Amino acid sequence: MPDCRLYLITPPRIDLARFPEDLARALDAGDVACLQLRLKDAPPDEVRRAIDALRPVAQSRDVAFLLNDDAELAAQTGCDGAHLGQEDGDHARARALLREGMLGITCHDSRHLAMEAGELGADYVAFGAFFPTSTKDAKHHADPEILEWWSSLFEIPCVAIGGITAENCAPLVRAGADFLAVVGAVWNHPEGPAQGVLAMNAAIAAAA
Ligand SMILES: Cc1ncc(COP(=O)(O)OP(=O)(O)O)c(N)n1
Ligand SMILES: Cc1nc(C(=O)O)sc1CCOP(=O)(O)O
Ligand SMILES: [Mg+2]
Repeated sequence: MPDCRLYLITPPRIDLARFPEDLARALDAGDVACLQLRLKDAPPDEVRRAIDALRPVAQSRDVAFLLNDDAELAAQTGCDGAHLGQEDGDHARARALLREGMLGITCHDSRHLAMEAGELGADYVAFGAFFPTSTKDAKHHADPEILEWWSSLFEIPCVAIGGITAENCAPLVRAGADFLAVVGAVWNHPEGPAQGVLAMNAAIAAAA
């Protein structure tokens, strides 16, 4: 297995009547280290329903299930952890709430934010956006050099995110990314999400 692995994030909107099956097929297609549930505009009860439906799909396949934005809800609902941005509440409080659970923190293109995240006990730091993305209005641009710098100095894993595809990911793998986080490369793959997972796995293996 390559050192770098795929970190899958859900599409921004999902239909719970069919998405659990789509997700199962994608996860069964290849290697996925973790799944982040990211439903930015959904009300809390919808997020809870999505957690209930999707958490078992991921965890039964040994894929860690992380919740975006809300460490408290993650801790209450049996998620394996949470991913928080710089505006998603108090990171130290989240660290305490999650106990042994995983905490990932967005650090944009900032060495300073990444060192702060590491000091407070983040399980990974995330840098991005590395490429243009249509999934969100990314305000920061990161260069692969920050992955080289981080991985040469620190043991805490780093995640690369933002516009990553099978075609453009090689420099990020070579720069030391431990995980590549993607939305569009899998869910918008022209041959479907299972092929998207396989294409990312193959590209990571070829770059490593
Ligand atoms: C793995 C990973 N990295 C970065 C982000 C972005 O988090 P954030 O800056 O809080 O932005 P939103 O995702 O909340 O729009 C992420 N979700 N996952
Ligand atoms: C959720 C998210 N955060 C980013 C950041 O730069 O922090 S970029 C991004 C979108 C990732 O989706 P795609 O793989 O489709 O580009
Ligand atoms: Mg956030």
